[in-house]
Amino acid sequence: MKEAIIDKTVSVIIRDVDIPTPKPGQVLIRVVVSGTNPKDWKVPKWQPDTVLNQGDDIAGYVEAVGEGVRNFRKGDKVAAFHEMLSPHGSYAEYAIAWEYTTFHLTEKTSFEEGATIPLAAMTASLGLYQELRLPLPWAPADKPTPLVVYGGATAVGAFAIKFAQLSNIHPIIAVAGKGAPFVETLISREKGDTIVDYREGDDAVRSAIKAASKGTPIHHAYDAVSEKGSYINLGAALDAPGRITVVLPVEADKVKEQISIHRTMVGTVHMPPAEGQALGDKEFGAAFFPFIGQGLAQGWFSGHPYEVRKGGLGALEGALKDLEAGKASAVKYVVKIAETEGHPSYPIPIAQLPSHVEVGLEHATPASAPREINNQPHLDLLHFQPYIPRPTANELFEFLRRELPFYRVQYTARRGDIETQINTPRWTTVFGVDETSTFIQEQDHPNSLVLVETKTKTPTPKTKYLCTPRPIPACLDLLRRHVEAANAAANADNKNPCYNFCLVNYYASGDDSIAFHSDDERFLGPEPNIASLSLGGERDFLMKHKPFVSGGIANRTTGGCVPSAARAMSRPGSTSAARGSCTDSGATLNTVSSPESRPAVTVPLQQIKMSLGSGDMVVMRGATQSNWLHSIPKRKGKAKSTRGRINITFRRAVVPGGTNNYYHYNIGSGGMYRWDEVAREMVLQDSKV
Ligand SMILES: O=C(O)CCC(=O)C(=O)O
Ligand SMILES: [Fe+2]
Repeated sequence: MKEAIIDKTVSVIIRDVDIPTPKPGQVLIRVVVSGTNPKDWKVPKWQPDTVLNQGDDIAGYVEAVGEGVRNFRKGDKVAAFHEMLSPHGSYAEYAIAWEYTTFHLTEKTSFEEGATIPLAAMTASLGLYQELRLPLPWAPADKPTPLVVYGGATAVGAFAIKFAQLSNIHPIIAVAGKGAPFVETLISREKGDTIVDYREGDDAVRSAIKAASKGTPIHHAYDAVSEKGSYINLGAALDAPGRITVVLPVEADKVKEQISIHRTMVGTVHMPPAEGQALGDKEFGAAFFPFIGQGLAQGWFSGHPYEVRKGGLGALEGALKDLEAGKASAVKYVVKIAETEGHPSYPIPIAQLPSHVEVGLEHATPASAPREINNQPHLDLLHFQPYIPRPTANELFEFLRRELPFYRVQYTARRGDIETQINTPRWTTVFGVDETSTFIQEQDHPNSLVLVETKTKTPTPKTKYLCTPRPIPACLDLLRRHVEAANAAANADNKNPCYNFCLVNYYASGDDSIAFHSDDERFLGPEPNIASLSLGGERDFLMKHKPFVSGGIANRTTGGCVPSAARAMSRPGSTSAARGSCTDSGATLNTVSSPESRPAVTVPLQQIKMSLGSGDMVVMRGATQSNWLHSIPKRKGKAKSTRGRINITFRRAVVPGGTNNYYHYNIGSGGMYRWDEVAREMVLQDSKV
């Protein structure tokens, strides 16, 4: 099964592991939806050696039960709190939970809603009842009991408010910021509840809290934030003797003595009671989880608002990084495991595009009509400026840089007896397979693609390729379809180019480049149509006509101007066939004579220089590739430090040699790199993938 582990850079690595077996007292759950929690990015950072499946909020179906389990059986719909920092968490196809932290879900509760509950609702109830010792819902308060909930829109804070309501604890003084409209839906103004905006500043927050209780002393506070001085404000606003419960370690001596600070640690539901006590938080949890289940079934309890992050386990990294960046307000991110783009040939799952980017592509491309450029011999270009609206293109750039696996390929080029070690001067990756093979969806497994022979639909033998072809992931495939349609619309014959390959280049700075080359590789067939899309930072794109051989122009019939390896080359002019004009940077250079039958004419040829911005697309068609070279030159001096740029080319390969070639020169045999948002650079991944 697939399982996601999180490392200290909050990078998510997906690996294949065995399905675990439940021990006595444990339940094995097929995870349908997993929740996420701030601790899932915090723990890997605080404990760099802990590289674990951090998911603790499980919603799914019971698959198997361990010895002695009485309340659950296979097929039950459940939610459960996984034992934190133990193996087999919810970021996987199957997870393990103890029976006593598992509860039933009815048809009424969706898996998404169920997955928002376990860790956060238990943290809220433990804090309120075990730490603050407030009245339980079945013996509710019978006198005004002011309670401050700091961070009322967080999942823990919102659940604390819900439980306080059940316990008739009022007035509830909720401290919130932009989540205030959501908190408004949880409180009862008619019972004196109110909201205090923490953005007004510390002094204002303290006096607003005091004022909100209308003279009744405030002895209790739930601090669901426990950061940035929240508990100090509470300490100042509470009346002695007071109790504050916090969810993170704090400096208790910053609060006056008569106010005691009590740490709520939800992990205690999996621990034996404190010394000298027969019962403790474990028993509280065992009683409270089924109580929550009952509340859901009967409608007096509900989960937290959620956002499904698209792409299953592949969406986790983005979700956790957004949590880290504080982007989630009044929402819990959840992932649907079945959305994990699970192809065995992917080293990591690749997330699906956020829906607003998808919509942007759907409705706003092409963002402008293409300009045809065919004013020079053998030149046939379409230039969309832009093809994707710039804001969408920029989002797509960020997304692809974050989600795709990249490689820095090294290879040996041989010319005669001389071998040269080449370091490809940019990051590359590739997806697709030539037209003799096809990825088809396996029946009943919408996420599983198998490679078959296009003609016979029989499985492609393992020996057919020197590489393991990777299907074009959904996020790029969507783009492929749009680009094909735009192309068809612009082609005189309306012919759809039907790309089967997607090559991606990432140029981190002006030092990254691609030398003059042409893409008239034999395995693309004659007159290949190549669509080339630019995202992110602007770079110059140069084109110049190929040099001549005696009697005409160099073209593919003379053996191909540039061997296919050339696009991976480090320096201009390093291929034999491209020698000569490839090192030439003159503006007006060669002349072209018409081949064979036509009388010789001489046409001055201009080197072309286009500045490609985010969202721009150039489609190279017809005779372009066999007659023209193109390059992205290095940038020198100040211009060197540029915003990174991604280039995507869509192509169609017709024979297996194309597949071998593209994987060899764009993935190679070295390690995989991933973009690190904090270091702002590509980082080599530890695991061999
Ligand atoms: O980055 C670009 O715009 C060009 C890339 C290119 O020519 C190639 O990958 O073959
Ligand atoms: Fe190219």
